[in-house]
Amino acid sequence: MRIGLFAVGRLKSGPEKDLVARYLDRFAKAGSAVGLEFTRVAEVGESRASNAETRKREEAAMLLKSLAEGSVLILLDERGKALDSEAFAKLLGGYRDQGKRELTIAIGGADGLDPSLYDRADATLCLGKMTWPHQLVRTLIAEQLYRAVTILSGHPYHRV
Ligand SMILES: C[S@@+](CC[C@H](N)C(=O)[O-])C[C@H]1O[C@@H](n2cnc3c(N)ncnc32)[C@H](O)[C@@H]1O
Repeated sequence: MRIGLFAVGRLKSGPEKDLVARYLDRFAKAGSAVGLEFTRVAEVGESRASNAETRKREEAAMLLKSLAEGSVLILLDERGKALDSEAFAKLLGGYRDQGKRELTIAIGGADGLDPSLYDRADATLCLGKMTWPHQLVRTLIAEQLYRAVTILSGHPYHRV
């Protein structure tokens, strides 16, 4: 199963970008053993529309345009469901075992994600109840994707 990230907001050079690259690189190397492949980060700049509703609608349209047909869609939102790392790995492994070919994980911009996306989404997950900036969210989810691969492959990176 191919996994990609969709993110509103550009990630400038710096520690967050380095960390995202480090974990996605590890994911790419370890993923093939468990049938998971990382595709890309589809990054779009924030809409410049003057009102938040319009900005979110425009950003949602870009997400839907970049979404492969039939892709599983997971939204990241602080109001979403909290999973521990094993449950997240199980969720990914479950989609893979159902024969899903594509999975996209979406991160919103400063205004969050458009309400219309929640009906299309297969799951809405949180990374804790606190609100994180999109740069850190990318880092956190990249690490959790790598951790999920190590859990699915039985690699000792993940210890509880
Ligand atoms: C700065 S936050 C936007 C907050 C916005 N006020 C809202 O209501 O969603 C940018 C994006 O980071 C992600 N995000 C921030 N905190 C998160 C958390 N605790 N769990 C999951 N995703 C989070 C979400 O995708 C969010 O759209």
